[in-house]
Amino acid sequence: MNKPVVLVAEELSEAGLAVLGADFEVRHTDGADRSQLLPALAEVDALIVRSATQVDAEAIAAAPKLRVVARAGVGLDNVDVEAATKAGVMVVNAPTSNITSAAEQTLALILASARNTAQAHAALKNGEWKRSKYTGVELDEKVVGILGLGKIGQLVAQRLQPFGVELIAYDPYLPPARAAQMGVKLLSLEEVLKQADFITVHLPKSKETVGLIGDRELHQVKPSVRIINVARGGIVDEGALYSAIKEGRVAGAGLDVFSKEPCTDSPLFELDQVVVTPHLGASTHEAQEKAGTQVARSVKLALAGEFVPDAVNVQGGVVAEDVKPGLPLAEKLGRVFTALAGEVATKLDVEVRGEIASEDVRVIELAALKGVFTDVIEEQVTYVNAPLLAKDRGLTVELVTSSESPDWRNVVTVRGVLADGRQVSVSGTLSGPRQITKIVEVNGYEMEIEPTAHLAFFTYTDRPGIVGVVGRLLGEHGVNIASMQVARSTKGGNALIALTVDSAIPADVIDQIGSEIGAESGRSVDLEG
Ligand SMILES: NC(=O)c1ccc[n+]([C@@H]2O[C@H](COP(=O)([O-])OP(=O)(O)OC[C@H]3O[C@@H](n4cnc5c(N)ncnc54)[C@H](O)[C@@H]3O)[C@@H](O)[C@H]2O)c1
Ligand SMILES: O=C(O)[C@H](O)COP(=O)(O)O
Repeated sequence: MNKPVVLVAEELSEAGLAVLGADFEVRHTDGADRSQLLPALAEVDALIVRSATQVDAEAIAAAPKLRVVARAGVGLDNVDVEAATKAGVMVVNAPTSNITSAAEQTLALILASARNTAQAHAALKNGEWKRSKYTGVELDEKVVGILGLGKIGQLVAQRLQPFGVELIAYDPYLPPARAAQMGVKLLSLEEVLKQADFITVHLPKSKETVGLIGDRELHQVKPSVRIINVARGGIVDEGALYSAIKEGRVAGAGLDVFSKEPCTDSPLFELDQVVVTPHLGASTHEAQEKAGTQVARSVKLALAGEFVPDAVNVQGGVVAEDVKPGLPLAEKLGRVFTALAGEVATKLDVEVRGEIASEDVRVIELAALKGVFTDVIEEQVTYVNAPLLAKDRGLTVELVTSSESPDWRNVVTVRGVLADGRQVSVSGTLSGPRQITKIVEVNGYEMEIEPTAHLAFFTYTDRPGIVGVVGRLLGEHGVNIASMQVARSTKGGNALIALTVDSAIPADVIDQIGSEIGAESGRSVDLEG
């Protein structure tokens, strides 16, 4: 059996490679070189990148087997997440791996900009002993404006406090009370521009943020302001920044990122007031070890078909330990539901009852939805594209939760209405310390079925001899019955036979049984597939 192929398109730490271990065929390419990247994607199951590889729709289309794109870092502006989602490809990142390093690089550039460290260093190394030229400013009692008070912005705020600064910020998505807890005053962008002696950018690159600090904004700032960008190039318009510094409207800048990277010849580099570094915010051993190991673990989970907490295009949040066993159960129930229904429902309820319902169980709904489509959709169905498949088929899905449950067992139910109004339902339980799973209800009939590899269900009108026909025909075709349960609504009324068998039942045998017992429906489900 060939090992899954993992393509590493940018530098990944040894620790990250070690986590991948021998389970995969690890290949390497230069993600920044399209002529190398695109052909290298042909057989790839997982792609690991950083910020230099453009994982756009073209790259995703060049990777027909791709199941996960793993970004060994924070920013995802180089990944077309929408295109990946449409293709059923999970996108994961390492959201906290390098935030400390980025915050520290921010402090480094703030201080280097304030004290002209880099410029004085270069002059002295060039034999020039110049002091007054490199007179700088203190941070003490200065106002620092933070654009984007998220993970890194907050770490920067914490680290700046001992310098005796006043902290203000612009972040319309953060509650003022939260900012106040950190000793930061949330203001409008205009107010921050007007008041700040230092402006530091910690925003994601988005349609909203590109050019956020442009010519108009750089006419509103103090001429003594120093602008630091360790987030993404382009958020501060580089042409506008150049003009503002040339015209004395901005005192200086510290830049770690650029609108086009790699960047070796920007006009900004001519200016003595500008200190620059080549996107080093995450370039520490510690950050790269964390980023590498975190994404490698995510790749392993994703390729094992498991839910991945750091997935950015999968609903469901972080999965609590006691919820995890509900995922394979819900997926099996979804597959059994579709087998019983014989079509995709128009409306689906996924109900979770019991103690686990007090946790975030959205991912159980997702697992059930994945199961609903698994046996009826050609393409690979994943946690990523299952919601899109539902939307495309007009299937409305609702998650219903209740901590109440008979006999305190955790029960998952997949219940749906079909186009002709028929109702179909199947429930399963997680019970005992090992959370054993059982199917306990099918279309309202109480059952006790091990969700083993091969199941079959027949609905028919209750009358003598049916069990014998089913047993005879399966026996004639060498299919051994592991368990058989019969249930009926009333004597002579609707009835259900549920079977677990040791091997898959051929479709023609299902049809033969259905015709001999005059079944209303006969379906088999092979859960191993
Ligand atoms: N230079 C580097 O090596 C390096 C390292 C890590 C991260 N980064 C960059 O830093 C960015 C921020 O990282 P983070 O982990 O702090 O992200 P985050 O998501 O935790 O924080 C981003 C903050 O920006 C705010 N925000 C989003 N859009 C906004 C807008 N239009 N106006 C104002 N505020 C807005 C959000 O509310 C959030 O609080 C990343 O997206 C990445 O691009 C760079
Ligand atoms: O968004 C990030 O994580 C940083 O910009 C780091 O990017 P890198 O992994 O290319 O250093």
